[in-house]
Amino acid sequence: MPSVETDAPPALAVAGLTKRYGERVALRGVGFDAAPGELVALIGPNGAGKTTMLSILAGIQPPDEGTVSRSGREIGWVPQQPAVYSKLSVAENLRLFARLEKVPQPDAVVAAMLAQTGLEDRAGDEVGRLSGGNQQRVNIAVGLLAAPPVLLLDEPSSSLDPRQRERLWEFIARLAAAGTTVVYSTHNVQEAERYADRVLVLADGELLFNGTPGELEATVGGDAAGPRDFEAAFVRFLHERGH
Ligand SMILES: Nc1ncnc2c1ncn2[C@@H]1O[C@H](COP(=O)(O)OP(=O)(O)OP(=O)(O)O)[C@@H](O)[C@H]1O
Repeated sequence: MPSVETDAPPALAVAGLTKRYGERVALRGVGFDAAPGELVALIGPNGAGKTTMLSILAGIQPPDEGTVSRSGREIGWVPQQPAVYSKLSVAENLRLFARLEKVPQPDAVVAAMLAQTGLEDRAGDEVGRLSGGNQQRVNIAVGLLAAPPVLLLDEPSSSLDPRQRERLWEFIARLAAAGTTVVYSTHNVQEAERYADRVLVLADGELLFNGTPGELEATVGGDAAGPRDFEAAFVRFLHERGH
């Protein structure tokens, strides 16, 4: 993993986020900072509050309490359910979203995005006919149109096969290495171990851990059977904290 400049001002500063849906508390005072170029994985059981948190960071819904501050103007958002039009081509989708987002010089930006996501030779293809991996690239390209300093992705790899997953993470790691802060949720904790500078563990709306994957493993230690793998450490961590 590339090292991250931790004394730079945060690209994203989140404090005291609380969200309720009626009686249900989905987030309980969650706070963390993310540095420029940092890759942050959000992991936790079903219903932990991951999507709720990402959608608040994206500005899709407001929190009941707490603040989200960011250094840049825009924030890129790649939701779990793609918002692209399956009957339009890749380039048509990108041009449409570029106009909607009032991106200056949309044609140049669309061309750059096609190159960056490796979709140049699929530009004229209907999105609905692309593979899951390529459709996910189109989603990400839409999220990146405004060149946001922070990109949020909700379970970006969940529908991809192992090879497409690998390509997706290589692409995201390159973005982060070039300075984009990336915050993503995943149920694949090995992926978080491999592709995160830092992991946030959410359970039942509470932030239980904020640190490196190695630090998470160290909090539960090994046992008589030898060192644990990261997934076992994660499960043990949740269990020790009553989840
Ligand atoms: N629109 C909503 N109305 C009512 N309750 C909601 C709403 N959205 C989420 N919740 C509840 O808030 C809690 C957090 O949900 P959220 O989808 O954020 O969790 P998650 O960690 O993303 O889950 P998963 O891993 O299953 O996707 C859950 O108890 C969920 O049922």
